[in-house]
Amino acid sequence: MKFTKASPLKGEITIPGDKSISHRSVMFGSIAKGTTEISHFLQGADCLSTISCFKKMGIQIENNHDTVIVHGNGLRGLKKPETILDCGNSGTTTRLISGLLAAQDFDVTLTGDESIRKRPMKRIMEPLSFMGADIKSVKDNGCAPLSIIGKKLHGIHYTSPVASAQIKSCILLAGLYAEGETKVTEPYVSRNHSEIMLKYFGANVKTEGTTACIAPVKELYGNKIVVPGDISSAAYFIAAGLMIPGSEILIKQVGINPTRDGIIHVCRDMGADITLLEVNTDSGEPTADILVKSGSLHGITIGGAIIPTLIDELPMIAAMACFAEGETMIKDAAELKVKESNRIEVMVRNLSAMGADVKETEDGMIIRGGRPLHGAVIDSKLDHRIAMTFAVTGLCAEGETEILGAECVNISYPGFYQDLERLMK
Ligand SMILES: O=C(O)C1=C[C@@H](OP(=O)(O)O)[C@@H](O)[C@H](O)C1
Ligand SMILES: C=C(OP(=O)(O)O)C(=O)O
Repeated sequence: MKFTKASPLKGEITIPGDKSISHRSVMFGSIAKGTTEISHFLQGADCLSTISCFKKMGIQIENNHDTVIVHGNGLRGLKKPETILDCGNSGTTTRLISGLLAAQDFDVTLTGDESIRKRPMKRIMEPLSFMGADIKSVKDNGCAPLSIIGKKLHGIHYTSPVASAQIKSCILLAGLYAEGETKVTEPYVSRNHSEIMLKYFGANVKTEGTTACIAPVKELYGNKIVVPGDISSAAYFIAAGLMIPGSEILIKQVGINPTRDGIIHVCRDMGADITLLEVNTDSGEPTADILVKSGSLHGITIGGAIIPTLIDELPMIAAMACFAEGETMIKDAAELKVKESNRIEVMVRNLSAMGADVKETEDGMIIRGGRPLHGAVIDSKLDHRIAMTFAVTGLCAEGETEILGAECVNISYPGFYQDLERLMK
């Protein structure tokens, strides 16, 4: 797919549902009693992988596109799947489901695509083993395929070396079935969608600072869920609105949970004109319409506690920094190396190919903004965040940018290119 310099982007856009919340609504709905009706469900390939795994474990799920209805079977209602569970490209599916499976009364093997089979799983295997789980990497390389034999688990207090909602959620889900209390402490607070939704379904979950705590209950109870727009997907339109001169975009009903809203803080610190309208805090997951107007930006340092709140947006933020005056430093972001691709290496290589002044560091990158970018051939490495980042960057560069593997945006944002094109008219 090819991109050239765009005229101002104008108009309104509604972003597809949040990926993290969509996954959890199917998972928790499946182990709850009763029906969970999910509206604005993300029909991305990752969330469809989650649906397919739970269908294989005997859960009846009706997918009517915008609405998904999960007929939960209760905490002990999952059945042994007849085949291997395929988590596709989804780290969230693989890691969260492992926590659940560790405590069932059957054994199972799960795997995923080439990218998933390279992503680190020791980070969940270790704490689950401390709880009494039997979980092994089939090839003994710390990656999927994973073989899990369900066991009786006991609670632990785990101190995680990384702030990761996937690690935290995996342990909390195992803790839902374990004897006693299970606690996870992280260096910084990661996204808290599991805690919010589990509590909403009747789980005994508490949080204090960077510690989340769960104690077993008899059952969870399904409930209605309205999934907010995904701020990680909105990020591409926030950036396009800021980077393309003369643009003004209203992004409707985006989730602005404080554990996810780092991009708004960073853009404002860079001098961006961003207004939150129609802020709604009625449910546990607050939403707002985000109004973005183009303008000049300046470089900043991004690191520490804000990193987990914008981890998936960092590729787009790095590209945006090329259009800001002065230096932007991204640090404490080594987690970027273990996503769908090594996002530090892939960003530095591709931004450099477009003429940017960018240097890789051990835990991030340093970008000196202000150099005009030119088009280039971009290998997305089949990483959806990389493809979307360079589609937007291509709209701000001289000449033509070609994205290889552009169709991978289907993982988290089917219809992304059509939505972008609509705002260009
Ligand atoms: O829990 C989740 O839904 C997610 C957590 C994050 O991963 P980590 O927990 O590995 O940081 C994020 O990058 C991913 O896109 C979704
Ligand atoms: C890292 C991501 O997802 P996951 O870990 O679920 O594959 C992402 O969507 O950017």
